[in-house]
Amino acid sequence: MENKPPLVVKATSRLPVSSSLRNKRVLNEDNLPAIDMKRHCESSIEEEIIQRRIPSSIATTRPKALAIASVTRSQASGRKSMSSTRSGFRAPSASTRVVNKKPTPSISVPRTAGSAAAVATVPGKKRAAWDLKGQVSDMRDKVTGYKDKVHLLSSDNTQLRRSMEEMQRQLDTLKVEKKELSCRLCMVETDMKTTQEKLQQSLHQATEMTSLSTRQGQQITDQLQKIQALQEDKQSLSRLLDSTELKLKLAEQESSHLGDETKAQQIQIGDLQQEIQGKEEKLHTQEMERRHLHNIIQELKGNIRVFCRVRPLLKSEDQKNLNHIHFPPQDKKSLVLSKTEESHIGREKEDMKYDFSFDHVFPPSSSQAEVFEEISLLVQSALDGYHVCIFAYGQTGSGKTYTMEGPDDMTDETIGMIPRAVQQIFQHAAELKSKGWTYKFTANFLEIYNETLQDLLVRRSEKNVDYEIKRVSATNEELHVTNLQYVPVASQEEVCKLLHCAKMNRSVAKTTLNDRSSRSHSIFQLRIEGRNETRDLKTNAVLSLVDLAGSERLDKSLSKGDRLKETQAINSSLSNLGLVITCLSNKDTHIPYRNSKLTYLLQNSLRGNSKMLMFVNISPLGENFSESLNSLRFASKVNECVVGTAQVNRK
Ligand SMILES: Nc1ncnc2c1ncn2[C@@H]1O[C@H](COP(=O)(O)OP(=O)(O)OP(=O)(O)O)[C@@H](O)[C@H]1O
Repeated sequence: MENKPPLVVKATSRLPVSSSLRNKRVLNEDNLPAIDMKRHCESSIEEEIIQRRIPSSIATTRPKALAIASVTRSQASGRKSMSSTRSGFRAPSASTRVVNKKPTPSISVPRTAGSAAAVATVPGKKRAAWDLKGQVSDMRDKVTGYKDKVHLLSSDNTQLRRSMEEMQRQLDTLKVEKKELSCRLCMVETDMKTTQEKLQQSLHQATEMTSLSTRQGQQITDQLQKIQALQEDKQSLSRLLDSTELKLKLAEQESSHLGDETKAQQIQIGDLQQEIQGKEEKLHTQEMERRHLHNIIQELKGNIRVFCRVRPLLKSEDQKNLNHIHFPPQDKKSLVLSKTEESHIGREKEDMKYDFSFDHVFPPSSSQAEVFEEISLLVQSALDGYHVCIFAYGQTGSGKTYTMEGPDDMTDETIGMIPRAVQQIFQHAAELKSKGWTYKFTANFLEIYNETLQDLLVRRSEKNVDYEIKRVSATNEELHVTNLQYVPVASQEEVCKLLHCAKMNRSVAKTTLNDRSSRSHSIFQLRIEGRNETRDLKTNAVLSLVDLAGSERLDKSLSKGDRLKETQAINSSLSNLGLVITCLSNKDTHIPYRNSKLTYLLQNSLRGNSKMLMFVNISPLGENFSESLNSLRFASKVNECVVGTAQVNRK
């Protein structure tokens, strides 16, 4: 862009002009010659320019003297300044241009005719009034200057317009560029925002990733520690494995060695098994033979056997009373009762002797073990499948309970036949297991008191039930008692508990003969069911161990009332027992089992196909002589009976 040329004020001619002429010129421009008109036109243009460029307010503020001086200096410099302007014109800077757009306050030019008046007032430089030529010449110079100036200004103006247009174009271009740049700026800002958001997200993600990374780092550390521990474990395990493999190899070697040995032993075992089988067969044959022989012996002895046992004197009893019982030496089967009695004539005294012979006679010194030894074979028969019945008969206080159960303060030596029989049965049953026999045992314990049955395994308060003896079925002769407790037992201890329970519940009545006299028949029964699976054999037998009630006579017991009734019932059942045995011996068609509960209950054990043993217990006291005699006589009758041949209950 080109610089705007500085404003130059044209001074009027220095020639003196008369006021009239000046007025004329001012007032009537139409009268001026053509040249003046031209000057006037130029002057008007100049003023126009000045008016446009210089605000009137500034012009009015300048002092006249300064204005004149300025004009004078301009006039003096005249063409020089113009030419310098023309030649030395420099393009001003942008800022200069902006400043120059405003009117320059340094020039003060009066409007219209003011300028001429100012020139006329300059002292000493006015041409003489007469010097018209000079004045014209000055005027011409002045006009020429103005023309140059006009020309110069118009060219400046043209340049400025061009510059302006150029500037406008540039401005437009810049605006377009600005718009584009704004658009780009907007896009960049949008991009920047998006990028910032992404950056925020990335930062957030980075934070999360960092924490995740930290956690994972911790996990990795933990895992590494675990791996290290596992590696250590692995190492120790591999060492263990190595040693185990070594051991395994050794064991395998040993195993193969043992395998050979095992094969040889298996062959040997096979041979031995065959041998065992042969021996088992032989053993079984022998066992069966033993049972057969045993039975023959029992038969030879008789199916009803009687053992007599005389109890010792008690500490409280008089020792003199032992003279009436004699035990023939070297004879374990005889017993003699002797008594000095008056003869039938009544003048002489006779020694009366009563000899008795039984299967065995046990003197007072006999121990429980010695007694049991004699009945153990009979007990064994129960395991072999024979019904076995063992009675204890005798007067009250003769030692029946002692023999069958033992004393109240029992010891291993003093335990009675029932616990010993149970002990033997369980022992033999265990031994027979190796021969293929298995056994099932069921126990019951009852008493017959005044011809009524009572369960000794149930407490008295629970005894309000009826017990009836019934056959199992019409085809089966086996008997059972309704409501009676049949307790499965598997050991001697279990049976002993039942015996103790029964002892507690047993009906005990005081009599004049014995403080603890039992007034009832007590019957312990053990049902023994044997089974041999391999040989398909079954046995079923009942071992009955009976402690009969006291057999004393009525007059001696001095029984009255209830006691009398008890005694009568007892004696009735005992005499009926004797009757049944006699009938069996006589092979009567009718056997009066039903006459008493005792014989009815024990009928299967009294028949010819079972084995029976009776203990006749005798008191050593002389005062009990007649009772002892009665008991021995009863026992002798029983002993004389040959009931029949026992048969095994085998299926
Ligand atoms: N062999 C014996 N050795 C030691 N004492 C015995 C023997 N036999 C019996 N006695 C004792 O004699 C007393 C009477 O015996 P036990 O009670 O057994 O007679 P019992 O015949 O059962 O009488 P009851 O018919 O009244 O029951 C008891 O004190 C008992 O301990």
